[in-house]
Parts: sequence; structure tokens; C-alpha cells
Amino acid sequence: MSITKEFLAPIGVMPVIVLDAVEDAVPVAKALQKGGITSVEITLRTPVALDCIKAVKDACPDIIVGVGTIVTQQNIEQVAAIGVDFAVSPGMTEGLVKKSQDCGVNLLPGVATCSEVIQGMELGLSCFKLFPATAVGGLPLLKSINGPLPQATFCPTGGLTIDDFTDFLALPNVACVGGSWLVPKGLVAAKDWQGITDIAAKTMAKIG
Ligand SMILES: O=C(O)C(=O)C[C@H](O)[C@H](O)COP(=O)(O)O
Repeated sequence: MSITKEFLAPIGVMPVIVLDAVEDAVPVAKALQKGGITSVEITLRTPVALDCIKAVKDACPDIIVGVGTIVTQQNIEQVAAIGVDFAVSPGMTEGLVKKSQDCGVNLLPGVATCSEVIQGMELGLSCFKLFPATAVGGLPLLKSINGPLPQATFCPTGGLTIDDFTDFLALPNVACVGGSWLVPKGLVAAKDWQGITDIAAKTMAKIG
């Protein structure tokens, strides 16, 4: 299975979420949805991540639920067992891509160079996360890659902010963007769900 530009484009902005408590998962997802967000990427950075994903899938059937921080083939097996709409990795190996294909998991692997994009295309992929987007070259890098590799589509993530993400979305080879600015740790800790809705709404207002 592989992710397409048509799948990514309607998402627009993908919030990258780190959750420490299962009880916060559904309120965060619903707060984002209230602000116009249609998809969440819950990272496997905490021990409760898989339970958070299950909770959101059960409570919010109309949210596209993805998992982030896939770094091992075992991670792919774990998320295949609970079912996710997509899976994101900060990097890309042949092993991760093949495992995701074997398990029927839609993988968006992270790349930072043309060689990795070409390797991904050889493995049947056309969409990639550019990570860490700003640190590896940001807008000029994406513009340069679009010359020789216009068939590759990106979700730049890493370093983007509410002030510059629309510059990325304006590029022809960018279908959506990812970022953690939508779910600040402090607001989750304070259970300030309205605060999260406000950031989501302010973000989505920028793309009409
Ligand atoms: O955990 C993952 O799956 C990652 O690969 C990294 C995240 O996508 C970035 O940490 C988000 O970047 P910021 O928006 O700059 O915070």
C-alpha cells in the first residue's frame, strides 16, 4: 500500500501529537477537529501511544488517524494489528518500506535527499515526509528537488510554524504539511482544549 497525493492533499495540515495520558487523546483530537483539522498523527514517543490511537479511532470515526515515529519493523507490526489510516517515519529504509507493504500499512517515510526519494520510488512510493524540513533545506530544497523529481510529493515536517507553513503549501510538490505547533505540551498539561481549538482554527483560517 502506498500514500498518494490525493490522500494527502485534503488533509492540508497534519498535527504531530505527543501524548502522555490516554485520557487526553480524545479531547485533543476533538479539539483539533472543532478547529477544522481532519487528521491526527499520534507519535509512538510515549508508552500510551497505541492506546491513544485506539481511543481516537473508536471515539472519532470521522478523523483520519495516523501514527508517527515509526522507527522499527516491529512498530509496523504493532500498528498493523490495531489498524491505522497511515504511518509516518522520520526516516526510510528498505526494510521499513517492505514491511509496511507486507503488512498493508500506508507508510509515509521521511527523506532528506534525492537519493532517498529515488530509493523510495524504486520501492513503489511517490509520497514522502521531508524531515527535518527546515533543517535540511526547507523551501529552496523542495524547489530544487522539483526540477529532476517532479513526480515526488512531500509533507514537509520539522521546524514549520504557524507563520510559515503556507509558504510550503504553495509549492507544487507539497500536498500537506506536518507540525507540532497545533498541540503545545503546556495546553495539553492544562487540559486547555479550547486553546487547542483556537490554534487549529487560526491555522486553518490561513488556508481558507
Ligand atoms: O516523532 C516523529 O514522528 C517525527 O518524526 C518528528 C516530528 O514529525 C517532528 O518532531 C515535528 O516537528 P516540529 O513541528 O518541529 O516539532
